Amino acid sequence: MDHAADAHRTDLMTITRFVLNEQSKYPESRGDFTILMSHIVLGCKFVCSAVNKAGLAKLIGLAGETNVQGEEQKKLDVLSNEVFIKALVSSGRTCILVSEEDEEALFVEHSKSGKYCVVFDPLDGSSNIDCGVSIGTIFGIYLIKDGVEPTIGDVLQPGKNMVAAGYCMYGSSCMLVLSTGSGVNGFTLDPSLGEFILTHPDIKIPKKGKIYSVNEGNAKNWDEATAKYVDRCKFPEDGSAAKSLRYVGSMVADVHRTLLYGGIFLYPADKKSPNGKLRVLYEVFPMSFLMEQAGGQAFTGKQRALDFVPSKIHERSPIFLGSYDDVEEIKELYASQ
Ligand SMILES: O=P(O)(O)OC[C@H]1O[C@](O)(COP(=O)(O)O)[C@@H](O)[C@@H]1O
Ligand SMILES: [Mg+2]
Ligand SMILES: [Mg+2]
Repeated sequence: MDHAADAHRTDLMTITRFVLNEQSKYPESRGDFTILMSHIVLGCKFVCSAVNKAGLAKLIGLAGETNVQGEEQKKLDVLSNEVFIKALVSSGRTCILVSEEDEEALFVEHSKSGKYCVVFDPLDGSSNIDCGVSIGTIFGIYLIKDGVEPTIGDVLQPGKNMVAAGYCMYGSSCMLVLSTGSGVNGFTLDPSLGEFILTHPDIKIPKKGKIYSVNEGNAKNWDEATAKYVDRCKFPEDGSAAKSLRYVGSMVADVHRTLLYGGIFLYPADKKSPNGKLRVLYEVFPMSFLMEQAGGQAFTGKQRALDFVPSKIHERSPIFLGSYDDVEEIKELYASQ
């Protein structure tokens, strides 16, 4: 790092400064959310560092491989889960944690308990780990009522009740995208500083996009509305240009591209999976929250995604999210079905 050339950068908007600025808008705030976020950020940096070394796992003894001493190492998704659980519990600001990796919700012991519930997918897109393709962490945050013992009902709430949501993408750069309910902001990790810097302020998704993103391998099992919509993407009835297909197979990467470039991401129901594949609490809700905050829409095939009320922590739902006009079109198809 050229310290002289970089000296002027000390006034950059780091994520810590950003969250502190947000906090200053609420004079009654005691900084609990800021502390919670700093622990989430630490977890993201830790997982980013492990992901960056994943290809070297065999040589240096990292996640999912047997190291040179012949010891079994933890898989990256198991490791990421432990990283976030430790970071969240040690923040002293959480009371319930729901992770994709754990069957049951974790109730934080009283001495370390706080008022936030965090639902998270510690490593999303895990099938892409071994080929070095973008993966991520997704999180959503609920707040319990003051002075009331937390119960599982505090997380079985519609996504619109989240106080914040975000994801961190471990891609060609490491990006953390966050909404606290007043817009969406993107921060890129500067590896030499070890800080997330605000690089994408106030992200707005284009009103209409040129890309659709779906696993077309499931097409034979789709319902009529999804099949018709995807057909229209390829052969638009109004004579406009066909949309391009992009599908990474990591929700974080597919949603990130959709957010920045516009278009639509679909994981519909099909005959084999009547509720789709993606999990409501820690995949569908956080991404739907971000989409709406960026000016887009998110729809389950039946209703606004953020109005859905989950009845169990690992519940699944079909999801269609992205640019306002593109989602509007599929809503119309479902309404006429
Ligand atoms: O392989 P498919 O069926 O297209 O599913 C892809 C979807 O599955 C997921 O990988 C599920 O996430 P996990 O890796 O956290 O289980 C999403 O990231 C992605 O959108
Ligand atoms: Mg996932
Ligand atoms: Mg996962």
